[in-house]
Amino acid sequence: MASMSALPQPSRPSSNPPTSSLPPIPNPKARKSTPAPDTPRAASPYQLSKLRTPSSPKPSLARSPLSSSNSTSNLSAIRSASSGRTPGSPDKSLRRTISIASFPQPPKAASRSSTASSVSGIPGTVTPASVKPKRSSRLSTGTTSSYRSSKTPSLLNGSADGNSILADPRDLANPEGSPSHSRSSSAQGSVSTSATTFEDADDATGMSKSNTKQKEAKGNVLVSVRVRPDANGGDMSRTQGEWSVDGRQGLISYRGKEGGDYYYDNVFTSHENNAKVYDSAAKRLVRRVMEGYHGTVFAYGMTGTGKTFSMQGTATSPGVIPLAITDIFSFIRETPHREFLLRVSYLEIYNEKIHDLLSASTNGAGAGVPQQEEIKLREDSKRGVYATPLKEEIVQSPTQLLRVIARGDHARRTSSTQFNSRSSRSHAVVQIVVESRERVPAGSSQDKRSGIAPGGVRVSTLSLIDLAGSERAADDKERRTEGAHINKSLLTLGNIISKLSESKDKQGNPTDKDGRHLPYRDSKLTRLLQSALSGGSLVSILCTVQMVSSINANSGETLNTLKFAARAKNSIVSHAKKAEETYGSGGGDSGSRVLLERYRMEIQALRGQLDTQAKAQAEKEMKWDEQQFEKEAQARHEEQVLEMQLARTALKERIEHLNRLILSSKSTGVNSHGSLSAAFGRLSRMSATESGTRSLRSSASQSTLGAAHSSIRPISFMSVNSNEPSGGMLFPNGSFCNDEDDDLGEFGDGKASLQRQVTALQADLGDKNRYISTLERRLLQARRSSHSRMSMGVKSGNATISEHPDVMALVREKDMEINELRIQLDDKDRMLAALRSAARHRDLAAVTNESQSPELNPQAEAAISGRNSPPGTSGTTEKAASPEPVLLPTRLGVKEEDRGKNMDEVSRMLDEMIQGRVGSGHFDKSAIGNVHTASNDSRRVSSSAEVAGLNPTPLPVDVAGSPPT
Ligand SMILES: Nc1ncnc2c1ncn2[C@@H]1O[C@H](COP(=O)(O)OP(=O)(O)OP(=O)(O)O)[C@@H](O)[C@H]1O
Repeated sequence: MASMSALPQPSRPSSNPPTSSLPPIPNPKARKSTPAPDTPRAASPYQLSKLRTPSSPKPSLARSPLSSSNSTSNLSAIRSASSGRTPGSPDKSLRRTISIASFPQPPKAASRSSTASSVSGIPGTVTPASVKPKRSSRLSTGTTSSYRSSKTPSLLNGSADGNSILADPRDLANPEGSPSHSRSSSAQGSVSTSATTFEDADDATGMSKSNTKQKEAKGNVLVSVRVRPDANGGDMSRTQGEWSVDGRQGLISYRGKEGGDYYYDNVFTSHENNAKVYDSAAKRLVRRVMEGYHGTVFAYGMTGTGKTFSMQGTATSPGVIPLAITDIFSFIRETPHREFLLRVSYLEIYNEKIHDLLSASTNGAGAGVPQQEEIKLREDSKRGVYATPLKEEIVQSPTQLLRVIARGDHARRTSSTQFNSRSSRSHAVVQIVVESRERVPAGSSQDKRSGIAPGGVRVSTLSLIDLAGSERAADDKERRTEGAHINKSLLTLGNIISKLSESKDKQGNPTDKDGRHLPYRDSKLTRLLQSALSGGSLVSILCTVQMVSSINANSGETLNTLKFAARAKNSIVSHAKKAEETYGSGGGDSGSRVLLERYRMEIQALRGQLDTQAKAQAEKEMKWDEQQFEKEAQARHEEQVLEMQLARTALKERIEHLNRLILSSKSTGVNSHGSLSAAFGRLSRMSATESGTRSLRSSASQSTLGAAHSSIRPISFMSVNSNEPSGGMLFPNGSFCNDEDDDLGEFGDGKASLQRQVTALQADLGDKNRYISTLERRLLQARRSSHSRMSMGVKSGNATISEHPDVMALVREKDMEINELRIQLDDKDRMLAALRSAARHRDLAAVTNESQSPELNPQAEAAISGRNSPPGTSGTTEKAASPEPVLLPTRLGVKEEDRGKNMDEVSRMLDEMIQGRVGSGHFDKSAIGNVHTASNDSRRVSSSAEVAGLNPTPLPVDVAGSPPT
């Protein structure tokens, strides 16, 4: 059996369809070959058939559809074809130079032509007078003749029961059986085809109802016999020795030993070309497959009789496979309401082993060497028997599909045998899986994004099988081994077919006469064909024979083939049903087989993944934003807390400092001259007048200030009413004494006044400490609430941004409060410094007076002694008894003026401090008695700066502004 060398071999496998014509294939013979037998080639009928017969018309380029092609490869192919080609036996070199593009493509426009007109021109079947047709034949309309056997109804010839398989409405709509798109045949057999071509005599004429029951009984197997041209180019449609062929009646008669008449659905004479064979034997089946039925076409016959020629054809006369491919895609184009997915696999059974021809690697010599991995056969309730693992390629165009098949064919094993120089040594199975589903209608309300159609996916399979030829024992050992396997599998096939009609078990399954099930497992071939043979699919069997004279020993083989065909026709009862639509979600292999559905689910899954990723990304970005915001807030908080801590530390140090001051004041005592009272009187006055200007302070701050004011207020009130300093008395140490202070009881008492003020300051400091703690707590609360608000904001989307200003405002408010506190602290510091300074001046003055002339100043002495004496004792009594101011001794007159100045200066400084003139600076320690402001010092330093000019021994100030302990 010749290989599919007619199909061009792609230079390199490609899954993408070519956009232009392919270059000619240099040598398609690069296959695994076995040594040619010594038999002279001329002895082969194949070789003989290469001779051009006088009647064979020369290829006409002008009339050939190929001539309209711009493809240079086509032209070269035609040139090659025109050089000594025998139509009946195409030249191998011609096959090599034909590109895939030269295969017929579906017509783009409707072109009615006289389909298979060449067939009609074939001389009519000569029926020997002695042989009577056993049935009435019907001629189809037009020039396309096709005979059907009323005894062998079939869906494929349109004669099957309409209940089991519905006829295509288009067929019914076109009873002429000659649609607008039809195949045209040229003289040399090049054709164009279209899926709309129908040459169904039964559709055209309508089957007689009397045949319906027979159709039901016989099912859907279509059996055709093709007679190969004589090796000498003789006309085999006529009587040839003991043989006679009647193509019109589908009759082959043999008048030799075991002779008889054999009727078939189709009998193709040697003049009928591949297009005719395809149209009559396979076209309808292919359409049925596209509609959802499983279909199997296989060629059976002795080696060299034209199985491969019929299945694969040549470049100028494409066979069943390329024509089926063309029709498949035409059907897809003509069925826009459905979407299709095609995938193809190609295997061979060689020496009872299955090989994947599409997975075959190519060795350096270019010969295809199938992979050694053995393919196993498995069975599935829905899918039937199938080979696995098998490579399936998804194809999107006829050219791509042809390329894939050509690639597999390249890897198929062929050898030269006695009868065929390129005999196929294996059974080759091309499987095209067709998936289809309803397309989503435009404007449909369903999910356009996923494209989910309401219906499920329909899966059907078209199996195109080129069997290896049966042969007699060969001389070569390898050929003998191959032949043994081939013959065994074909024998098993024959046995099964012959047993199919014999008996059935209770379930109706065919059994042999002993009740055993049919031996499908006896060979890989029958196992693979099990579904088809047992009626699971539509079947079309093409048997090829060669009529020879009785002298030729092949008569027996031809007879065997005819008997096989006849048995098959009578035995195989198909009950093929349209494949159910699958939804893919169902488990199991059948579900996973539905690629369309699987892809849809994959697309959905991928979309889901994309959505998830997008969400995750968005969340990530939001988290990142949140983290950034939190970081910023954290940084701000840390800053604030740090400032708070610093402020608190400073305050604590102040408190400690004040405490020490109070202790020292207590230990040293306070004089009764009221100098500090006067100073505080001034301070209080200023505070009272200034209070209105401190509007910037917060209410909380005001409250604490209020406490300070209230503690100071009595003093200031008294001071205002005392009209000092006119009524006051200056002490030699620069302090002054107001008489009215003494008159006013304990308020007039310097010690008591000082103690009150210190107590008030302490209370104020305590308040401020508490207030700072409160502020800290509030800050912490604000921080927590801002965090929670932020997290809530993350959940609620844009709310975060809108709430953010509140937090910022709160933080700003707290900042302001802290600043206010600092200002207050500064004020207190200054006041304390002034107090301390005044106290020291007073003490100093007292000590000086005591050391110089205590006797000259009895009042002073009394004052000093009174300071240490309990209230109501002599000091107070004496002072109260002395209405006039105490006159200082003359020798002290010079210093009195200075002391007065000092006191004035103290008062002035206190006033300035209170008025805030030194609010932003600090006192220069070096300028004793003068106040300088340092513009660039920090507030903290200034707040802790000592009133150095008022302090004879100023305390050093550290960076943090805290005085040394
Ligand atoms: N109908 C036909 N018209 C013209 N040539 C034919 C026809 N049938 C077969 N041939 C030629 O006969 C030769 C053998 O044909 P083919 O290889 O198809 O036989 P086969 O049955 O496949 O043999 P095998 O089983 O050994 O592979 C080929 O050269 C082919 O071109």
